[in-house]
Amino acid sequence: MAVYTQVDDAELIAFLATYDLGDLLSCKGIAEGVENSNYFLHTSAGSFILTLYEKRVAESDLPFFLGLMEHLAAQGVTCPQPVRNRQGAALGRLAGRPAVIVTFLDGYSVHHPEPLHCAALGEALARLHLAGAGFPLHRANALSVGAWRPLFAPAADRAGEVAAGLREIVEAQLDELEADWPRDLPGGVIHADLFPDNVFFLGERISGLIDFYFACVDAFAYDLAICLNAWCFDEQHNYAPQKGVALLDAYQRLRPLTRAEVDAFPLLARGAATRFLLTRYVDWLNVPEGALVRPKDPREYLARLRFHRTVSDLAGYGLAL
Ligand SMILES: Nc1ncnc2c1ncn2[C@@H]1O[C@H](COP(=O)(O)OP(=O)(O)O)[C@@H](O)[C@H]1O
Ligand SMILES: N[C@@H](CCOP(=O)(O)O)C(=O)O
Repeated sequence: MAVYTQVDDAELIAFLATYDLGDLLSCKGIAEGVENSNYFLHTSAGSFILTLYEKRVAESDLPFFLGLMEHLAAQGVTCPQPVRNRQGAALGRLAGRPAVIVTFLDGYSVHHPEPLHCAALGEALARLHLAGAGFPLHRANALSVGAWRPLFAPAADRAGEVAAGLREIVEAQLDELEADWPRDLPGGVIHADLFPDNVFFLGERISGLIDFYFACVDAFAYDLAICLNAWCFDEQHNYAPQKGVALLDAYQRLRPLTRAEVDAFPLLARGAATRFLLTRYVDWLNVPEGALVRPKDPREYLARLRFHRTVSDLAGYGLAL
């Protein structure tokens, strides 16, 4: 459960009194997520999500995230909408943290995605990339290649506690990624964390996307590589080509990859695996005392990284070249 910051009842009632959301009926910590503190908020006006932003979210980035959710919704992408208080502000403070109330989305996340879910995701991701055009704010990717070594270096000595060979593979990978990372691929607004828990389905259709708190401006194909890592491996962390092909084909029906993106894809996939391996590794070693959180296993991404190191082109992911 991700609740790092506990909210005191009296403080919550006072916070809620600044909104037109009626009376508090219940507020429960949410048993999912790892980044922020989230609560299901039920008031006499309906259901909402209360988020208190934690360590990885810079307060100065919140206008980008909140504005992006409004921009995307205006372009037809279903995502949570920030609720404004009586002063017209979406961003407030609660329990000493920046806090926002957003609308509740119906739907459920799929824990074991099948190819049909990957295809739906590919289409939704391409729509998201196209819908981001015209969003006026900019946020660089704070967790791109330049951030990975500084993340790993202070914790490198403990890598052996998590997996044999982890330190060696990460260090070799960082050398390659830093030398070869492409800088001029087509880009725009990307989600950057579109894992299955951030995509809601109703039946076979996507009902909405959540958790835009890593969104930034970066290469579109990198976002696709993140999704391939998160959606297209089986329970044993083996690559599942039917899922990968379903994702990549559905994406390309709306936004075909350029030659440069195709060529860079295996490297981007290694980069995406490295990025999640590293944040999981650091979080695994540093669970805050008293926090209700289930840290995610970094070894799942070590297995993915090992697979990507065997791939040199899209044929390695099952696509006909
Ligand atoms: N707008 C929303 N509507 C419905 N459920 C939500 C919404 N936002 C978050 N949730 C629930 O809260 C969980 C954690 O949210 P998430 O944004 O992924 O947290 P974190 O940023 O901590 O990873 C989600 O898995 C989902 O169950
Ligand atoms: N998706 C990341 C962790 C970020 O958590 P989320 O709940 O915001 O998706 C991972 O799996 O490592």
